[in-house]
Amino acid sequence: MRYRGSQDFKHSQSPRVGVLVTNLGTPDKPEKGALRRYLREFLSDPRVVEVPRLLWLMILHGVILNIRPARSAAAYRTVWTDEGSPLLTNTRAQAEALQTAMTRLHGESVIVEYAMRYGTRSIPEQLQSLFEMGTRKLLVLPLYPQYSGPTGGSTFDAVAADFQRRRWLPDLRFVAQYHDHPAYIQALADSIRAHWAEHGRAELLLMSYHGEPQRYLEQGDPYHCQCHKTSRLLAEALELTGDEYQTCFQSRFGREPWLQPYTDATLKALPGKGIRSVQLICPGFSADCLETIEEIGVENREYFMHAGGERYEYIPCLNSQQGHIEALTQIIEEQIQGWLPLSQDSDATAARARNLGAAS
Ligand SMILES: C=CC1=C(C)c2cc3[nH]c(cc4nc(cc5[nH]c(cc1n2)c(C)c5CCC(=O)O)C(CCC(=O)O)=C4C)c(C)c3C=C
Ligand SMILES: [Fe+2]
Ligand SMILES: [Fe+2]
Repeated sequence: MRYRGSQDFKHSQSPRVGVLVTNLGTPDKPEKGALRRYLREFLSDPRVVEVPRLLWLMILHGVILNIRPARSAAAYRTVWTDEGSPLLTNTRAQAEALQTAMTRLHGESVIVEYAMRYGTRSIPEQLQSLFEMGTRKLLVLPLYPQYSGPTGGSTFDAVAADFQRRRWLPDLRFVAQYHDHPAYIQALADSIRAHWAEHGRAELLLMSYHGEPQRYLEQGDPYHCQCHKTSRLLAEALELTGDEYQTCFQSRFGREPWLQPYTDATLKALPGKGIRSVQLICPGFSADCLETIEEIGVENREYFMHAGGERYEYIPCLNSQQGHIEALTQIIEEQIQGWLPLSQDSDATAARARNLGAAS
């Protein structure tokens, strides 16, 4: 084991609370080579694909990395903007808005950075930067409302792997999930109500979440249950009856069964059941990305319209909307409250505590 030495914390910096918000990661360019690098790192993570290692590496390198990069690159090109991949630009905007909120509340005491689990802007790189800016107390907030092994679990692994190389660890808090946090549910409900105020209501509100293999649920992953709880709480906040909303799962990858019902199959079947107008929201994605903009915004719209649907509206992710930033600020505040105000010099505090003890 090689531990890093004195560059862990800058002793000269005044101590701060560091907040690291993270998301999945995205390719650097919508091109085959960049997709290959990104998918190789992502799909090699044993938290993401739980298949015996040797077998999986053969499939990954023999088949998937030869076929998927070109196909995925073409899909990414349809959502790419002048600033880059939407997942990256949306996450950056969230981090900037959160920094503004933290500065308003705590001055210079709290710094916010953002990192990606895979690809550019890695977790170790941003942790290093937070430590160099004086972080002694660290809050990690993966921007996945529902916990799953492939997302929150994998993010924790990356933080832990970085810590294994450090001598001096900060105090650490990790938000594994906020799927039922009242402020998050309210932000989602407000966004839907705002959409209704402008466009009116459809017959059905479809809540679509990223899927994962059914097997993970059977082995104890709480993701499926947390998605359903988010849906139920959101429906309650909107006063929807059971037939006015439905939960479904998108973005299936590979051949084994994933969480069901599948979003695409659901949309193909709805017109046949007499439902011709739907609104979709993705309460498991904090930021719009390929999987929402292209898969929900374009691909699934076509399935629904071809099956006889008449009206299809995608309600965007909360991204850096004010209500979302307020909800995330509240989640952060609940975690860091006991850490503030920070003492400028913890040795001095300890000495003061000793003196107080001696005086009494
Ligand atoms: C291979 C298995 C996959 C699992 C398990 C998985 C879980 C999972 N993913 C998200 C969130 C996102 N996934 C995104 C893209 C994406 N996901 C997979 C595969 C699995 N995801 C692939 C192969 C891809 C790449 C895109 C493609 O080639 O089609 C994204 C978007 C990234 C972007 O750059 O826009 C997000 C976000 C969650 C929440 C989740 C857990 C249940
Ligand atoms: Fe995914
Ligand atoms: Fe997809």
